[in-house]
Amino acid sequence: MAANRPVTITITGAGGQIGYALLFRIASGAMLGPETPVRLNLLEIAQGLRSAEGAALELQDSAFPLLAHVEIYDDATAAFDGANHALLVGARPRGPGMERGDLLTANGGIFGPQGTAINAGAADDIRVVAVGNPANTNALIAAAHAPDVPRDRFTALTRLDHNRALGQLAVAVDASVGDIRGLTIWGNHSATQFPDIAYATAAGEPVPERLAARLGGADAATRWLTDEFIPRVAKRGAEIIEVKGSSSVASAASATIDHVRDWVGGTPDGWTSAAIVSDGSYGVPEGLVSSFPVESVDGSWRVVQGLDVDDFARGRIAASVAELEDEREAVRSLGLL
Ligand SMILES: NC(=O)c1ccc[n+]([C@@H]2O[C@H](COP(=O)([O-])OP(=O)(O)OC[C@H]3O[C@@H](n4cnc5c(N)ncnc54)[C@H](O)[C@@H]3O)[C@@H](O)[C@H]2O)c1
Ligand SMILES: O=C(O)C[C@H](O)C(=O)O
Repeated sequence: MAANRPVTITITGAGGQIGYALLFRIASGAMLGPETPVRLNLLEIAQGLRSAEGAALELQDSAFPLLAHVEIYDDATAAFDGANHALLVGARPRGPGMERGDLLTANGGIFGPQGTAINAGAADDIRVVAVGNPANTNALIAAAHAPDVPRDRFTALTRLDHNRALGQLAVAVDASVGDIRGLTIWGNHSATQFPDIAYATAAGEPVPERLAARLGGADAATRWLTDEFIPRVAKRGAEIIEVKGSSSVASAASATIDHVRDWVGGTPDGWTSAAIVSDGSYGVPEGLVSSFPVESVDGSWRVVQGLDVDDFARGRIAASVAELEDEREAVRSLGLL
């Protein structure tokens, strides 16, 4: 029996692919737990409304005990009114041969008005995650339009990259994903991101040592990291598009659930990765939305401090941060910031 008051979750692009994969898991309790009823506000534009309506019918037919209410909106101000969570998914996906940054012009304009609507009427404890691409810079745009909402409530999804890295590492070191700790995605949700295993452990054993043992030495492990692991994780989105013909859906929804669940519920198993508004940690310019190693403490993301970052890592982080700065300049020049 649910014990808590219903929590309101606004999902943009709810009639799209990721929206469809998200709604049923949220309603089942996978995101906020078995004690928390949810009210779902589905925001769409005209062409997605029928699809959102169909999803709402199916939600009703699923008889989820935790689902308190579903409402469909085509107006952002109404959709975010009273929202405790905003999952900003609605945006165009990229196609084959495109980089996510190519979507800035098409999608950037969506996130300013949504930031304004969040500022106008969302609940005091609003937590926002941008999923629509380019996710980091879209979160930056939304935050810039919500001056009354604390910066630390705006985030972008890099948990999918984190989960992808876990999946690749688990195979490489023959471990279960659940036994791997201390992995970090730094920077942008793009091909420049830096999946960093320097502090990773598998069942308590340092991953760099385990890789060296399995691959025949430290040099071979370094080659595997630079030539296979890092590009495979960073370009996994493109690999999915090439193989499947469209961008990731269920894994993106699952990562979004993981992100919000850990943000609210904590990270007892150690740090994860999320793109948050930089406070200047690790030399990332203040205000950029960049991925860091993060723990959730009392419902807030905190950057894990004190990690030694070697020259190789520093260079990789700097390259991704430079791309974020370029994206910020691009949206400034488009008048979106
Ligand atoms: N950050 C990540 O890890 C990650 C992973 C996968 C996909 N994505 C991105 O998520 C986005 C959505 O992907 P999808 O596969 O669900 O796409 P989709 O085309 O299936 O769905 C997008 C939906 O958004 C709706 N929409 C467009 N503009 C809107 C607006 N202003 N307000 C509300 N809804 C709006 C569309 O009508 C559509 O129904 C894409 O930008 C994609 O690149 C991000
Ligand atoms: O790669 C894409 O365009 C979609 C998404 O960002 C992904 O990482 O799968």
